[in-house]
Amino acid sequence: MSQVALELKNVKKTIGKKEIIKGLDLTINQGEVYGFIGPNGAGKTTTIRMVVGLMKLSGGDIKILGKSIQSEYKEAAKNIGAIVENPELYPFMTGWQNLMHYARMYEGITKERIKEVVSLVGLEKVINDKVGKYSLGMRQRLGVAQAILHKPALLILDEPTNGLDPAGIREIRDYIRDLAVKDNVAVMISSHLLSEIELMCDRIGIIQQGEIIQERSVRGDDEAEDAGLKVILDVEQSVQAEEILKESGLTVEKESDKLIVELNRKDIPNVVKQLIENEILVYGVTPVKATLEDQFLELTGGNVIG
Ligand SMILES: Nc1ncnc2c1ncn2[C@@H]1O[C@H](COP(=O)(O)OP(=O)(O)OP(=O)(O)O)[C@@H](O)[C@H]1O
Repeated sequence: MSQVALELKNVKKTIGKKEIIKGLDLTINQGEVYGFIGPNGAGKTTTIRMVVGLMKLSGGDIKILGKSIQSEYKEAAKNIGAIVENPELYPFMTGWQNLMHYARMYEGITKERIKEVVSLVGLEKVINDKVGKYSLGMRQRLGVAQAILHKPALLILDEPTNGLDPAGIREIRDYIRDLAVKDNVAVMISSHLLSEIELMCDRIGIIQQGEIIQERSVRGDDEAEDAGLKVILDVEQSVQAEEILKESGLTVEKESDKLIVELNRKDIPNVVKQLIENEILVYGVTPVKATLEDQFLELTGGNVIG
C-alpha cells in the first residue's frame, strides 16, 4: 500500500500584511508524481520553501512521512531531496566527483548507491566527464542524482524545465517516471507551464493567488475525462437552438453557424433529444475534449507568462 509522503494541512503564509498562501491542503503519496502548477507569483516557490524548511509557516502544518517539519524538523528533513534553486555543481569536477563530494555530507552513502543513481538518471556515459562540458539537461540530471542520493521519500523540483528545450523536457519526463516507479519516490514538480509537465504527472494541482483552485488526476480517470467536454453542434436554426440550450442552463458559445456547448458526455443524448423535440435539425454532433491546458488557461484567466 502506498504511504503518504507529503501532507500539507491548512498551510498559511503571511508576509507583512499580505496573505501569500491561504490555507493549502495537499497530499502526495509515495510513487506518485504531482504537478504543482500556477502562474508566476501564485505561491509555488513560497509553498516549496516552507516544505523544505527554508521558510517558517504562519499557520497549519507540513508532514513528511508523518513527521512535522515544525516540531520534528530533522526527522522530516532527512526524507526530502530537493532542487529549489539551481543545483550546486562544480564545473571543474566530473559528474562522479561532484556526487562523491556531495555524498560526504551524508552518512552511509556507498559507491554502489552512487552507481545506482547515475544509472537511474541515465548519466553512465558522461559521468567521468567534467560537468563544465555538460548540457543543461545533463546538469539537471546530475542535480536530481545528487538530490536522491540519500534515498529521500520525497523529491521536490522547482521549475525543473526552465530553460530546457523540448528534448531536455522529454528526458526529464522519462527518468522522473522511472524514479517514481522503481524507487517509489514521491515527486513534486512545480511549473508555470502545464503542457511541459502534464505528461509526467499522475496528478495536477493548480494554484492561483495562494489557493489550490483545482486538483485532478491526469491518468486513467474516466469521470474526469468525461467532464469538461465541449461539443460542437451543427444545426439548422442556430439562433433558436442557442436559446433552448441556454434556457436549460448550459454554457453555449456561437461560432459562425455552429454552437459550442459545454457538456458531460452522458448528457449528449438528452441535449440532442431536446433539440429534436423542438424541431431543430441536427446535422452534426462533435465532441472535442478540452485539454488540460485550455482548462488551466480558463481557470487562471490565461495568466501564464513565463
Ligand atoms: N519575501 C517576500 N515579501 C513579500 N512578498 C513576497 C515575498 N516572497 C514572495 N512574495 C510574494 O508572494 C507571491 C507568491 O510568490 P512565489 O514566488 O511563491 O510565486 P511562484 O508561484 O513561485 O511564482 P514564480 O513562478 O514567479 O516563482 C508573489 O506575489 C510575491 O510577490
